[in-house]
Amino acid sequence: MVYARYCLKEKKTCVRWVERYFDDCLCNLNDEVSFALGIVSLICWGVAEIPQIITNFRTKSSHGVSLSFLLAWVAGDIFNLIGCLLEPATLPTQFYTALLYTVSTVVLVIQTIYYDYIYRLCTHGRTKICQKDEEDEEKKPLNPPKTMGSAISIPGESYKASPRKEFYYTSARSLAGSGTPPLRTSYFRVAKSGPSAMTIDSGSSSDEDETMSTLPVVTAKTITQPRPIPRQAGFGTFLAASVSLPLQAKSLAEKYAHASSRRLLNERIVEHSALGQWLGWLMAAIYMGGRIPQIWLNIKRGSVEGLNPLMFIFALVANATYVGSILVRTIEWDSIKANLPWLLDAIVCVLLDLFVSFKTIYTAPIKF
Ligand SMILES: NC(=[NH2+])NCCC[C@H](N)C(=O)O
Repeated sequence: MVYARYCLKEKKTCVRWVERYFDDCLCNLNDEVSFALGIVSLICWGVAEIPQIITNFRTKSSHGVSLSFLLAWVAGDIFNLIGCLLEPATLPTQFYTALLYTVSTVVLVIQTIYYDYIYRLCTHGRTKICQKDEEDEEKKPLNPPKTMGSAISIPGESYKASPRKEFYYTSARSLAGSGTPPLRTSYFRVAKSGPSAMTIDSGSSSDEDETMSTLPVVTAKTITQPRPIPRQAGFGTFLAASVSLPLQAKSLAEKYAHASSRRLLNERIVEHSALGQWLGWLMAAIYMGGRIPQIWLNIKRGSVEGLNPLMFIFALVANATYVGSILVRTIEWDSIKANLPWLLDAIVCVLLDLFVSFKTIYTAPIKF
């Protein structure tokens, strides 16, 4: 094993648990300090987004944090993960840190979308509709009686023979058609309901009755033209990709173990990956640019209310220790060069976070 040889050269044996669980070899003080810094970075990233998640939960809103900033994080995270897998000069703690913050950011993104779109719509004038639709959906028999269909008639109005001329509250399905997701309905369902709703209108009058007994009442006015795929479908796809990411973690980790088996970092004979480097630079550009929407949002609102400063403080410490973990391990140009995108990104983010944190602390007291 490469590391064993390296450790033999250093007249030391590797730290077993580190070798076993992190696939890393610590044979001198530099290695140990580098690993410790990497672990501090990992822990800081592990907790960094929790304060913001709690703030959002408490305020039932995510207005303080920019969704574009979070989406940029997730996009950067994907390139980061693949870049770490491909570039042998990156440390194992870099990969595990990337895995950890990808998961926590996906949670924060889901929460942000929920409070920004679903929760807000349902609490602003549509609460009753959402709740009623929800209840109705749950109570509705699979094959409802012909007379009632699945629409919700206005209370007090008697049901007439011609259901099409009746007035109804907007049903959950037509809400989906209008691009407004009903409460606790996933974006996947919204996206799915679009095409199926389009087909309803095409039926002839003879089979309409049949259709009406099993499907919600959809008048020609509600859906006449094929509609473009709703914007939420894009979110659905994005979420599907994001959520499936942790599921692939095992195979990624296996691939990582494979990649690091050819890692000769400690012996300074490193086979660099051009693709890994490209992905690293792409990641750095996305991460650095990703701060702009957040800073812009703060400036536009003239306040940082709703934004938990602890997130940026933890990110700051995490980025600083991340840089430390790389530099303490080795300052040989070959290794620094290969790690340049990761180093540059973390340094620039430290500077940007100093700006955001100081502004946040200056304008608002820390609330947890
Ligand atoms: N999802 C995340 N938290 N990703 C970490 C991003 C790391 C990057 N250096 C930054 O601070 O922007």
